[in-house]
Amino acid sequence: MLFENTREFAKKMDARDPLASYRSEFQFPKVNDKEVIYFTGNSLGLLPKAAKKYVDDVMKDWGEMAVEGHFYAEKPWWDYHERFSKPLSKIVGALPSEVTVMNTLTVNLHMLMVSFYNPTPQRFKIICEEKAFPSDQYMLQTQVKFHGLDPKDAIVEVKRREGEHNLRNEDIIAKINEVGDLLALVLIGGINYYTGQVLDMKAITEAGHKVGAYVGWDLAHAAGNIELSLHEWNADFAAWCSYKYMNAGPGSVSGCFIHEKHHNNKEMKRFGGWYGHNKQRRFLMEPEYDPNEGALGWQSSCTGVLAMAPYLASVEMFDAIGMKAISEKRDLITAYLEFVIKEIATEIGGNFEVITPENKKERGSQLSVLLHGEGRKLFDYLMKEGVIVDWREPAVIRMAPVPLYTRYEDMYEFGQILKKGILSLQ
Ligand SMILES: Cc1ncc(COP(=O)(O)O)c(C=O)c1O
Ligand SMILES: Nc1c(O)cccc1C(=O)C[C@H](N)C(=O)O
Repeated sequence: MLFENTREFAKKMDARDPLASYRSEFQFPKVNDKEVIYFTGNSLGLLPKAAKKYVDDVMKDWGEMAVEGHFYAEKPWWDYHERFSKPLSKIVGALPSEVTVMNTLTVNLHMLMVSFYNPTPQRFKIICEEKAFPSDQYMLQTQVKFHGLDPKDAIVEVKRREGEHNLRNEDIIAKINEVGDLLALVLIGGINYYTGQVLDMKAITEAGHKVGAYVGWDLAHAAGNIELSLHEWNADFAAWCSYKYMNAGPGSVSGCFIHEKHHNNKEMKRFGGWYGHNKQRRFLMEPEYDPNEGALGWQSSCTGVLAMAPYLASVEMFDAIGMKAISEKRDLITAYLEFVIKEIATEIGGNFEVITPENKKERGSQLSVLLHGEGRKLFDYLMKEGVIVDWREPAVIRMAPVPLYTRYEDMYEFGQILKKGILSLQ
C-alpha cells in the first residue's frame, strides 16, 4: 500500500479501519488536558472500560455473598480460571486443555522449570538469547544454582553478530546443534523485548527437539501481539504476562501453555497445590496429590479472581475480534508508523535508525528506534508533549502502535511532534 504522510490520508485510513470502534472501549490518560498518543501497549496495555465492570462484579459478589461466592457467584470463583481455557487457547494457537492462567510470568517460568529442567551430568545446558529480559536471566541463573550448577557452565547465550542488532535464527539453530547431547532446554523470548524481533519459533523448536532437548518460550511480548501456533509448533511449554498487549492491568495473572503430549506423563515433576488437584475431589481434602487433566494440573494455589477479572474482560474482547483481524491491522499500522518515522528522518535529517527487522514476519507491533546523538532529550520532549513511549538504555525508544486503540491519525500527529522536537533540539 502507498502511504502518505498527511492528515487527510491518516483520516481516510481511520475511516476505513474495521477495528476503529474498539478505541472508545479503552480509557486514555491525559497530558495537557489531551488524550495521550499511547505507544507503550507493549509494556502496559490501556484499561479496557469493561474491566471495571468485571472487577466490580467480583467485588459485589464478595460483599454480598462472602464465602458463598466461591460456588454461588454469577461467575463462581472456584473455577473462574477455567473460563480462560477456550478463548485464550485460540489467541496462542493451542488446545483448550493446554492453557491455563495462574501466578505471574516469572513465577510460572520457575514452576515450569520444575517440570522441564531436570539436569543430569550428561545433559544440563540451557540455551537462551543474549540480553534476554533481565527477569528471565535471573530466573535461569537461580534455577541453575538451585541444581548445584554454575551458570557459566550451564547457560549458553546465543550472541548477535558483530555490528548486527538482531539475532539470526540460523545462529540459534547452529548453537543448538553445537551443544547437542548436552542440551537440556532451550528457553528464549519469542519476541525480543528490546528490538521487537520475532524469532522462528517453529524451526527453533524443531531443532531443539532433534537434539533431545525441551523447548519453552517466554511470550511476554508475543501473546495478543502476533499469531502463534504453540500446539502445532510442538513447543513443550510457554508462559506470558497479561498486562502488555492483553490489557489485563499491572501485574495481572500470567498465562501458560503445556503441550498435551506431557499431560499424562506421570514421571514429570511438578509443584502441586490444592487447585492443581483433581477438581471433582478437591474439597474432599484428600492426602494424596492427584493432578487435574491437562494444564490445569499445573495449578497450585486458589484462583486470584480479582486479578483475573480484567484479564477475562480483555480475553473476551480478543476472542470476539480474533487474532487474524488484529494481525492484519497490526501490520498496517506498524508499517505506517515506520513510514512516518522515515519520512521525518528524510525531511529534516533526523539521526535515528529503526533496529526492528523490516520483514513483517519478523516483527509484531513494536518498533525500536535507536537514537544517535541527543536521544534522551528527544524522549523527554515526546513525553512532555503527550506521546507515551519508553526509553531503554543506552539509546533506544520503543514504540508499539496497538491495533485495538491506535489511530493512523495518532501516528501522523506523532510525526509532527517528532519533527518539532528534533528541530527545537538542534
Ligand atoms: C520478556 C519478559 N520476561 C519476563 C518479564 C517479567 O514479567 P513478570 O514481572 O510479570 O514476572 C517481562 C516483563 O516485565 C518480559 O518482558
Ligand atoms: N512490569 C513492569 C513494571 O512493573 C514496571 C516497569 C515496567 C514493566 C514491564 O513490564 C516492562 C516490560 N516487560 C518491558 O519489556 O520492558
